[in-house]
Formats: sequence, structure tokens, C-alpha cells
Amino acid sequence: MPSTPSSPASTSAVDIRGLVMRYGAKTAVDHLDLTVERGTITAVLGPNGAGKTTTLETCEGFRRPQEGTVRVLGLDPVADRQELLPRIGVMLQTGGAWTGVRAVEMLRHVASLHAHPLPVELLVERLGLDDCGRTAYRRLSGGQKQRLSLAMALVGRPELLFVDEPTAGMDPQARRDTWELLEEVRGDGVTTVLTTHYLDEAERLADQVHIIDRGRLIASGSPAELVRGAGERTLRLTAVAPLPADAEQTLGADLGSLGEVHLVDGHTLLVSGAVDAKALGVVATWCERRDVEPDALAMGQRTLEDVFLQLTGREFEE
Ligand SMILES: Nc1ncnc2c1ncn2[C@@H]1O[C@H](COP(=O)(O)OP(=O)(O)OP(=O)(O)O)[C@@H](O)[C@H]1O
Repeated sequence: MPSTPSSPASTSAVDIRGLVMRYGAKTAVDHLDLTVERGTITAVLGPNGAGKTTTLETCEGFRRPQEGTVRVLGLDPVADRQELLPRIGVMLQTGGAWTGVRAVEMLRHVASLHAHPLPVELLVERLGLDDCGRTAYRRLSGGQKQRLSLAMALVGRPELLFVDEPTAGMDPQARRDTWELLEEVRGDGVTTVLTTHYLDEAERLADQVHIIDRGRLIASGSPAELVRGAGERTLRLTAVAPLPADAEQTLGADLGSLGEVHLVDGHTLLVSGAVDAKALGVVATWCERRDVEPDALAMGQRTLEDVFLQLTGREFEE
């Protein structure tokens, strides 16, 4: 029996509560709570190995939760798989295609499995697949494979689309085309859950961003909410030689309420907060006093990369 939506949470497109997933001794997903509202593009953002793909595969019904619950469109992705399958579209990182079949033939085949598919020609044109229609899947470039996978996920007119690293390996034009297409399907009411480790992709495309690290949710919000946080501006200072070991403490003390200091690596630190001329003056005086020779200094709006660093004490790309 399919489960019926019973709690208010089940009106969400995806509702994950206390999800734990392990591979042997390795905990890939660690008590994750995550909600995706309907009609949004929601990005699950995290560095390599953060647990994004494992989470998505659990939502898609490929993996059974080891602890916790997952509801997708109010249904259990494993127990209610048959009911759910026609309502979701899945773009796998690995493509999920037969290697010898021609690109458009494959798309036609997938379309034929759905009751009301989108016109194949339309998708071929929108995703710039015209050139590779007669090419066998294995001969497509990485970017073409990605676009074909996206077309296969969309062709059945899903209510909910899961896309894993949709633009990995694409050239800039193909990335923009993909973003436009995802924005267009959002206009039709489709919910998209995408994983990415491109911060600009999440910032540009997502209504909601969930940042995960080491299997745990560390921040959620719209890109604007996330970058606003404690202060909207940052100053990034890179020194010629390694920074003094106590840089964080001493500069932090000098700045007081003017800014918060985070060490990015041995040569670079980030100040966030109001970061105005006064803060800049304090940083310059500190450099002079501590014999720190600046190599590069940049001030600007806080980015998702800065947010990640502030939350974890590490750079986003490890
Ligand atoms: N089949 C598996 N067997 C063992 N360990 C695995 C397996 N799949 C994933 N892992 C490990 O679990 C952790 C989470 O992996 P996962 O692929 O979910 O992360 P991710 O955020 O999607 O990473 P990426 O951005 O690199 O795809 C990683 O440490 C990974 O090495």
C-alpha cells in the first residue's frame, strides 16, 4: 500500500529526517534533516565526499535509509517506488545510458516509456543535441552525455527532478543553456533538487541552498540570506610569507567589533563584518606591526565560499 501524506511536512517535495547512511565504517550521511519546498530549485551544496550523491540516491529509492526517514512527494521512495517513478525525473552522475545506442534513439526510447512525454525534437533543440543525434552514447563528449542525461530526466514531464552535478564537464555556453532550461521548468511548477560543488551555480540558480559537509547540514537558506549572515562584506588578505601563528587572535583583538578573522590557509586570512575603511586601517596597521608583507588584498561582498569557510574553518575545495 502506498503511504498517504499525513503530516504537514509531507506537503514538501522532499522531507528528510535524521538520515544516516554508512559505507562500512565510513559515515557518509550523518543525521541529516533537509526539506525541499515544492516549485523551487533547491541546491544541495558541498565539497567532494560531503554525502550529496548518497542523499540523492536515497531520495530516488536506489538506497534504503539505514536510519531516519525520507519522504518524496509524501511517499516512501522504496516502498512506494512504482507510484513515485512516473512522477520523478532522475539525472544520474554516471549518465545511466546504454553505451552503444545512438543519443536520440535512446531519448525516444525513454520518451516511449512515459504516458505524456515532451516532444523529443524540442528537447534535442533546447539542449543543443542536434549535432550528436546519430552518435553512439559512448562517443559523446562529457558535456553532451550530461545534456542527454538531463533530456532523459525531463522527457517524462516529472513533477520533481533530481539532478546530480548537472553541469560538470560542460563548457560555459552549455552551462548557461542548462541553467536556463532548469529555470524554465521551474516556471512550469517543477521542483528541482540539484547537487553541485559549483558555488556560482548554486548562487545563480537556487531559491534555497542547503550546505552539507561531512554528511551534516551546516547551513540552509536562500543564497541572499546565507551571504548576509553576520556581515555582508569580506576582506581577504594574502601574505608573501606565512602569517604569524597567532594572526587570528591578534588581528581579531585589534579589530574588535569591526570584523571576525578566519585563517584560510598559512598565507591567507579572511575578515568578515562591516569591513569599512576603519577596518582596512586596522588591518594595515597590524600588517606593519607584525611584519606581514601583503601580496594580495581584496574586499567585496561575502560569497557562499566565505560562508563555508566561516562555518567550517576550511576552504570549500579541498
Ligand atoms: N559505494 C561506496 N562505498 C564506500 N564508500 C562510499 C561509497 N559511495 C560513497 N562513499 C563515500 O561516502 C562519502 C560520501 O560520498 P558521496 O558520493 O555521497 O559524496 P558527494 O558529496 O556526492 O561527493 P562528490 O561531490 O565527490 O560526488 C565519501 O567519503 C565517499 O568516499
